[in-house]
Amino acid sequence: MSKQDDLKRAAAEAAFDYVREGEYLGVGTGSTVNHFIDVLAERAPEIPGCVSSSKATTEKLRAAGFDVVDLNSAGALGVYVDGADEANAHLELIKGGGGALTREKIIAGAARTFVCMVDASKRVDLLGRFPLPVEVIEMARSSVARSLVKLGGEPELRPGFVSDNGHPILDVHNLEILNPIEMEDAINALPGVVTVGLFARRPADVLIVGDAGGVETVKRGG
Ligand SMILES: O=C[C@H](O)[C@H](O)[C@H](O)COP(=O)(O)O
Repeated sequence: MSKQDDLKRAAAEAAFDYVREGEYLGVGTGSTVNHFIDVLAERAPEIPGCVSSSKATTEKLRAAGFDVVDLNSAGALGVYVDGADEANAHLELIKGGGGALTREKIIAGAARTFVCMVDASKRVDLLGRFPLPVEVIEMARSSVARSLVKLGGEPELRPGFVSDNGHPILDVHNLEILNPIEMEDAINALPGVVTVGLFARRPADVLIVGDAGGVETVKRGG
């Protein structure tokens, strides 16, 4: 395992403390989540099942022996555990590097507690160094891209990629995100945008950071 993988694994182990037995668990997508699923498989909590944010996660959860149910049948969701591409001090996030942003935002919005795991390299003062993913309806790809240029970004179509929902993604480079809530609202308002990977209206509640010196847990407003 690489050093970064060790930090992700450490964050994933700490995130396990938030799993509540007897409750459905929301599970995100990505390499950090894959470590978290390994931890789940090892510790085998008594949960009725999981709500998954992607086909890849569903496959891995099922292979580990967990039931995966639709969000509609899970009822009110307690905890959602996921990774992120960037996190600021307000626990606002950029997500979607793996293309799962839409289902991730839906599940995060439905959950009581959103636990986000990152390694220390992902903590930033200002969001936006990581290209901001925007999932769009195919026919709106060019018009949305022109609007994103007007907002100051440089959108680039993610080559050869289609989301689990069947849509392309624009990765927006060099966007100055001084006010994440305003930026999220502005991009969401563009016709044809399915989801923007800014999680400012629904930030994390808990950020678990794997660092060389150990694991730090930051709580929103705490
Ligand atoms: O679409 C993917 C998700 O938003 C991931 O949570 C994000 O890209 C972080 O992934 P990783 O844990 O692989 O760095």
